[in-house]
Amino acid sequence: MSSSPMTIRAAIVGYGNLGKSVEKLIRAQPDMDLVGIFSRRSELGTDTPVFPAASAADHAQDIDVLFLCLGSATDIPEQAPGYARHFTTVDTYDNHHLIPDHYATMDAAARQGGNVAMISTGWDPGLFSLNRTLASALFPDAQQNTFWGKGLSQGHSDAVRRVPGVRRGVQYTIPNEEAIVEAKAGRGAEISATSAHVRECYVVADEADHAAIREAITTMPDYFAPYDTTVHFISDEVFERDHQGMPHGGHVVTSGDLGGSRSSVEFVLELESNPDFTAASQVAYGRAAARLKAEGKTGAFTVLEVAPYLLSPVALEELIRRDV
Ligand SMILES: NC(=O)C1=CN([C@@H]2O[C@H](COP(=O)(O)OP(=O)(O)OC[C@H]3O[C@@H](n4cnc5c(N)ncnc54)[C@H](OP(=O)(O)O)[C@@H]3O)[C@@H](O)[C@H]2O)C=CC1
Ligand SMILES: N[C@@H](CCCC(=O)C(=O)O)C(=O)O
Repeated sequence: MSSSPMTIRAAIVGYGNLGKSVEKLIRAQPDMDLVGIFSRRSELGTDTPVFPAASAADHAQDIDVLFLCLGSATDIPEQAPGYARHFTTVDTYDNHHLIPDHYATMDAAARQGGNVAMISTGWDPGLFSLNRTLASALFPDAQQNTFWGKGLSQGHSDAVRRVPGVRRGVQYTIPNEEAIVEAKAGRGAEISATSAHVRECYVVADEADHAAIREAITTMPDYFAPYDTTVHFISDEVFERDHQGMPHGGHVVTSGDLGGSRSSVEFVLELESNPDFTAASQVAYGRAAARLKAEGKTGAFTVLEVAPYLLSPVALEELIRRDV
């Protein structure tokens, strides 16, 4: 099947780190026009048209795909199904434990509206998910480990900032380097995500709130409770000086026996900017979402269900000639 050329009318909801990167990258696509940004705030300091988030449904006829650049901790569970009833959406929802629930909720909402909901794009979930499935399918008994960092997790940072009293906050994910070496050598069977990473949070807050904030973060299900998590309280000046960059990256390491020989597969990301790379994945999957919708598909899709050629602005015939 050929990917039909179409100009995709795109819009963004939520203008934080991710939203700004998506705005920049939509502008760089040959087949996308940016219609506007929906926000809960009125002043965003951009020349893209800004509309109130509450009025989004009024613009549904003008938009082929809506990029949900909202936080995963609270925004996506509360707001994403509402958007999916009116728009074909693409999100980067990253609470792995709750993705099956999110899939079911978005599937029902998207079907109700006759739309496509592309969920949990980005890199993890997203491109790492794809590589976990692809690599593990190659081995009868795969040994697989995922490592993140060292880097700034936007999802965990968003979760920190949602804790009452937190004025500014970031979270760094730090992997155990010895565990990465062990996994690459095929000795990762005993290594779990929680044993192989620690989480360091840097927070600006009033001193009176410190104890409650530390307790709320370290006991937060999914994001922090299962991990060795440390919370550091710092001043605005130190936050401003030391915590502005957002690099990240990681590895998916898979190995196994293939009837007497051992092989290993590794997918590695080194990201100078987590939001820029996450946006790159989200925008490509947004293209796929718009194309699936144009083909008459409805309901929720994960990255596992999307044919790769749908991500590319290049025609399938050219991709077969160039890349296969
Ligand atoms: N799957 C993956 O690989 C990845 C997923 N992500 C996901 O992306 C999500 C969003 O991350 P990120 O963009 O860093 O989060 P931000 O905290 O920067 O933005 C989240 C929302 O907060 C609001 N906001 C942003 N800045 C301000 C401000 N100054 N004042 C008030 N409100 C503000 C915006 O909504 P509004 O404009 O309506 O105010 C925005 O949509 C994360 O929760 C994470 O789950 C991120 C990286 C990788
Ligand atoms: N979802 C992450 C990207 C994957 C890295 C990760 O999960 C982590 O650092 O814990 C993010 O929001 O930055």
